[in-house]
Amino acid sequence: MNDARQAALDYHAKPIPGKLSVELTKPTATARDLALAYSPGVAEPVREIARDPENAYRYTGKGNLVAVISDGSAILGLGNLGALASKPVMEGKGVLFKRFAGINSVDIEVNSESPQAFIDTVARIADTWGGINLEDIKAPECFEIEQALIEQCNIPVFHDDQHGTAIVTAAGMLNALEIAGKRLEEANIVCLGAGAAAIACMKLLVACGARAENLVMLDRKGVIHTGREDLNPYKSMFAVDTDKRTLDDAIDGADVFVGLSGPGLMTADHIRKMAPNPVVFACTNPDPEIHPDLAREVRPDVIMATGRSDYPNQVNNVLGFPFIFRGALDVRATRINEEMKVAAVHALKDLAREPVPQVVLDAYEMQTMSFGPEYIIPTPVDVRLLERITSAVAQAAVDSGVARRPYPSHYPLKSVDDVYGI
Ligand SMILES: O=C([O-])CC(=O)C(=O)O
Ligand SMILES: [Mg+2]
Repeated sequence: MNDARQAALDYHAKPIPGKLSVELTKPTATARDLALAYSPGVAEPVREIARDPENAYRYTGKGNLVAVISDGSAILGLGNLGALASKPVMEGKGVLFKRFAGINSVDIEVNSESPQAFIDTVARIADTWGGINLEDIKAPECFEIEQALIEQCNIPVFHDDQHGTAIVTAAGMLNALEIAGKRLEEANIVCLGAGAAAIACMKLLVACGARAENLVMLDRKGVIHTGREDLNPYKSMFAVDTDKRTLDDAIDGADVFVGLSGPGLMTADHIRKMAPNPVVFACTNPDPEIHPDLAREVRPDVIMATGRSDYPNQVNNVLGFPFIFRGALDVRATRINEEMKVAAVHALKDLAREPVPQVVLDAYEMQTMSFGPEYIIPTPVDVRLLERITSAVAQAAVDSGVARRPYPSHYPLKSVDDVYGI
């Protein structure tokens, strides 16, 4: 077994299996403590919540608790490996929620035989959480699942692989194109992949100014064009009238490649055919469409991003979901709407242009990092993400009328220790 693989397995196995644990927030030392925490004291908050469900925010952890829920049908770029196998990823999302945004989470892996069964399961347990993060659910089922749950639940329901990825991609893309001296409105874009993340990313890029007619999307069968009769409605939105059929055809002269598909699907020949200063976001996890070392070797002028932590320009939804939920929870938003997503895009994009703090340089063992081809987007360890994105999202929720609480008086958040405002 190679070293990286063994190291990853050891990390998960030792000294305690898994990556998350539960901690107590109150003393439980004495008989009196226990009488308050459990019988008979616990009956009091029970009665209060039965009287008014809003009291759950006051007397339980609901307001800072997100369920990370998957059916395991599209785990990273690995495919449908089942509910249980998705657990390391869902625990991992919990780690990121806590580490970067001070949010408690529990992972729930659902063995569901149909989208409806999944919807019913989640809808039945929704009330007890502050928000629901849907994760690694395959397309097209994920679209129907998310929509149904948004309608049925009064708390934010957010399919991270769609919107988290789209927000981070859009922020990184706007910066990358500016560095490349190009405009989104004029860029020829090739999107390899037509799953949840790909469709959401392209929708958001179009909303940010990309032209649908300049955009070619490919699924496993090739270019999505108007002559195809095997397209679901989500793919059909991106069908173009073209003679191009393969990635080789589509990539010729393209300014931008976004990969949300599978490992190694972009070759040296593909990237060689792209326009000058190409922007390549090879975002499939864990292994990108093209290795960054190969991409740079073939195209020294490339602006390259991947989803990985071990290369520059990590375009990964970790830059989005912890902070978006933080902002949404803190104003008790009923949903995460377009205004909140766009606010997150701008906060993230703008932060990349500011000087990088020393702690970030230290964490990445770098002498310098500054806005440019090797730094198009902030790194996940940058504590300013917590301040900027949460503030922007909370403000957008208030302004767009989905907040049930005013803009938090304890904002801006300077660290995860501040999240309770006490
Ligand atoms: O887990 C990650 O690194 C990003 C993600 O959501 C995915 O690839 O499905
Ligand atoms: Mg995912």
